[in-house]
Amino acid sequence: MLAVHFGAGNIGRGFIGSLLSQSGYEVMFVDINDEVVRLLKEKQEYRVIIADENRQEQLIRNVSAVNSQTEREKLIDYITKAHLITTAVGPHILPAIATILAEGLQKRITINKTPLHIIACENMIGGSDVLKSHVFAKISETDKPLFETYYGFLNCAVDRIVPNQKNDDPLSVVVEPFFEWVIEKQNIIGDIPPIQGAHFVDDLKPYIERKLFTVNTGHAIASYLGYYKKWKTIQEAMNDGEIRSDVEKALHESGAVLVKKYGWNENEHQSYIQKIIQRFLNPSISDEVVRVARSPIRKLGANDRLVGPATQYYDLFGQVPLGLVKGIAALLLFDYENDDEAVALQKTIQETGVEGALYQYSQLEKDHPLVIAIKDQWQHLK
Ligand SMILES: NC(=O)c1ccc[n+]([C@@H]2O[C@H](COP(=O)([O-])OP(=O)(O)OC[C@H]3O[C@@H](n4cnc5c(N)ncnc54)[C@H](O)[C@@H]3O)[C@@H](O)[C@H]2O)c1
Ligand SMILES: O=P(O)(O)OC[C@@H](O)[C@@H](O)[C@H](O)[C@H](O)CO
Repeated sequence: MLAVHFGAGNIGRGFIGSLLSQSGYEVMFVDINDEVVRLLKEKQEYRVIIADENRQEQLIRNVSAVNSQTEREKLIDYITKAHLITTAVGPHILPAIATILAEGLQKRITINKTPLHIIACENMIGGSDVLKSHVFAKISETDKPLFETYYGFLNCAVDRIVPNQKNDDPLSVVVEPFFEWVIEKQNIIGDIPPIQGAHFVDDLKPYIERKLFTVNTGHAIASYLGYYKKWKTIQEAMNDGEIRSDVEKALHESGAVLVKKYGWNENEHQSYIQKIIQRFLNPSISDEVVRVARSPIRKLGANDRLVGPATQYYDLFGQVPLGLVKGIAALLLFDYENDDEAVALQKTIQETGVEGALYQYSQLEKDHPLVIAIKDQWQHLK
């Protein structure tokens, strides 16, 4: 069985590629990083190191790689033969990979009429739907029904903290012990080959919202407040009592939304929150705040980890969630110059104010009570 996986980065090697290899797939990574591609081709294996007191190592075998910029024909050939396609490139890269993916899928339909599943493993709601829409924008009207017949785009939620790597061996990846991969069954065509450790569900919405609005909400708030207070890592930020209590406050707010929407048991959700906080505090991992804070414009999105739960909280309870508001205000102060989105965001704020930025990136009207509260908090922190 062949799996073609786009993105041989942290989560690609540290999670998706390793689970697929352990499930018996030959994993063909696709990347544009020449060095990683070269090393994967040469070594055909790499190590995953579990970040806990035992530092157990897993050898991930039966892997190789292809460069999507310089080896297009080879990649198209792999797509025609693949039994599964996955991605972990980042939401902003999905449009870029859609072109070659569409080309490969078009060729495949002429020579291989077996169903194929495509799973975008990105931190976003409906990632595979988004990838599908980019792919469908590249194909003819006549191909669309064929694509619907043979290609199942499955939404999923992926959870494992994989920090930026600083290892002597450039292919090895240090990962936290915890992982969760939840895949929606809805668009499965026929059967899907087993994936060890993945969990298939009928309706992904509660799972992706629970993950994005807890793990990623808490993470984002720790990172933006951590950056504001000049902490370098998430662990340092979470050991700052004030930040930890701000994170907990925001997670109680997003948790109140989830418990109300999905009728969950409140105590169980509180223990989920506490487990997440312990994961952030893992002393065996060093996770830089600027990694977790990356792409602040994406993270300001109306349905993303901060504004998503904040607007839902306001709509459900008629009150402004002050923990989430503080996190959003701290995001608006994230001026890290090596992050293009942080630079663009600061420019937008200079030109159009906080209200302009929240209108442009979060679709919040200028007189929305959340905007007024975020601006107050931003001025207070500034
Ligand atoms: N790291 C984590 O803890 C984590 C956990 C869950 C989900 N995710 C999600 O996984 C995705 C990837 O995150 P990451 O942390 O692994 O990032 P990363 O930067 O480590 O990896 C991304 C990889 O994609 C490659 N890439 C960029 N453009 C490409 C292109 N056009 N074609 C092929 N490859 C390309 C990059 O070279 C890089 O190797 C994101 O959506 C992220 O939100 C990350
Ligand atoms: O990947 P992002 O930029 O959406 O978010 C940064 C982190 O919160 C994220 O990568 C987490 O480590 C991950 O989602 C844990 O499962």
